[in-house]
Amino acid sequence: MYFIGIDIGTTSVKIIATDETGNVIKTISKEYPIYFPEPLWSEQNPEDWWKQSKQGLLELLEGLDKKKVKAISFSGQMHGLVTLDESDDVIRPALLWNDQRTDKECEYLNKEIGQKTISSWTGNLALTGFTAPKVLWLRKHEPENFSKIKKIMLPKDYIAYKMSGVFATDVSDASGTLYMDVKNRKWSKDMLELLHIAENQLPKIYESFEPIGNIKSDLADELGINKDVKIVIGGGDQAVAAVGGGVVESGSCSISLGTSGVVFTSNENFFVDKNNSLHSFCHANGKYHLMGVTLAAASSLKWWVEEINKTKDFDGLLEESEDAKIDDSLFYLPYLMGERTPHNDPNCRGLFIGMNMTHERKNMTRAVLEGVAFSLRDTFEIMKKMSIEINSISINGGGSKSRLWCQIMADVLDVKVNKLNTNEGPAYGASILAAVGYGLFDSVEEACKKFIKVTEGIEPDQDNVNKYNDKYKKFVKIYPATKELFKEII
Ligand SMILES: Nc1ncnc2c1ncn2[C@@H]1O[C@H](COP(=O)(O)OP(=O)(O)O)[C@@H](O)[C@H]1O
Ligand SMILES: O=C(CO)[C@@H](O)[C@H](O)COP(=O)(O)O
Repeated sequence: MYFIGIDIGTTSVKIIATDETGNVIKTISKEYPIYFPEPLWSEQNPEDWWKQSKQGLLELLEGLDKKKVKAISFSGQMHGLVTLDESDDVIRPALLWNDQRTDKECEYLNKEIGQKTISSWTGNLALTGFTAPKVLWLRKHEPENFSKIKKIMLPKDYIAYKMSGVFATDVSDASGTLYMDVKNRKWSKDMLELLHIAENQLPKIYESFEPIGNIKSDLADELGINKDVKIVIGGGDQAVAAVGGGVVESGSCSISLGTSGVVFTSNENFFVDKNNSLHSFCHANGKYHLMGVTLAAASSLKWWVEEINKTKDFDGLLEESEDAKIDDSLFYLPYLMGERTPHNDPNCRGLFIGMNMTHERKNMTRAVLEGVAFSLRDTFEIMKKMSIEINSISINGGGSKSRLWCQIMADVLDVKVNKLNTNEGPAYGASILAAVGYGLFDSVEEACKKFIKVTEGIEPDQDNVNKYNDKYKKFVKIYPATKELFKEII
């Protein structure tokens, strides 16, 4: 039996086939472009996701016994606004999770409607990345496009729709729209009214492990797979990556080093802290979770390697930086796209600070890795204050291919970091959800026990932990010292 997981990431679609024991049979990755039409805007074409997903599926299935495919499920970058017209055509490029154009809309929601009200309706506050402020932006700035909308969906839901013809979403991804009542796992009527959208413009909400139907018959023929292959809805990439990392028991924790960086912890029950400092969302296992997000994690490294150093040689630059010592005078702040947790500030920007004549490229590369780790520590500290006890974490995402970065994470957070049998947490998690939806397991927890294997546990180095504790104390002073300046210079 084969189970396929498709992850609609920000840089690429990753597709995995696993067998019924969790062994990865084959993986395929296919990139697509991202557009920044204005400095704070971030868009992609949903058609590109679909074109590359379909091509990726064809390549994945080449040489495999296609008749063994039983179910397909999804993971996707969250919050993106995908709009379809009455002919099911995409109206405009999707506004992505790291698009920061909705500052004013968030101010309206948090200040005029009020944080208390928004939080009581949805469990969260308005953040620029979330979907509801994007809907408001579209209504105000592109009324013609807004009036054409027949369906509003999230990135992975578009692919599930293309493959099944069923207009569906799941609780974990829908949590990030800010028009869902997270606690009660249903759309928020108050938010829909405020946004001027009707429930029939939105998909039906399923649990992430539920099948929504079978693959479309003509697509099954094109791919050469059986027509009774089940389409299981899947979830938002962070919840699904957590499933792929076995983070399904209460209090367990994972870190994602994808385009964004995330610290994620699983909860039995719905919980919001009094400041709404973390995202409070539904998990893909039927429960809940909390997470904090730094917007430019592995994308900081990508920017440093590809845009600044004009190379694709990630491994070369990372290897060189292994030589660089921990230097408590050189810092990088990863706010290339503004920042979510803990600052919720679309106006801050990336910084290198503290350079002197002795610094070389290797020191700057190391500073980038450390800066992202410190930014994730910001969320970790919030979790500690909430008395969430974290003894080990599993790590996923493209950045976790770097052993050095994993060690820096262990040292900065002073916690054991577990590497798993795959770096492709979200796609792997999606294949687990496919197996659960197919009926191979009774629960996501049972599937995780069977599928997930820890391949390496990276212990923190106490000497480095002490150095990083001191360095972090300086790191947290830099944002407040530069915050006001950014309002003037950008
Ligand atoms: N060899 C490598 N070592 C560390 N990081 C890498 C390496 N190759 C690519 N990356 C990082 O992986 C990131 C992509 O990770 P991925 O989890 O696929 O992101 P997404 O799901 O957001 O598309 C890139 O931004 C890049 O910085
Ligand atoms: O906005 C969030 C989560 O709230 C991001 O995590 C996106 O879901 C994109 O994820 P990656 O492409 O970095 O995996």
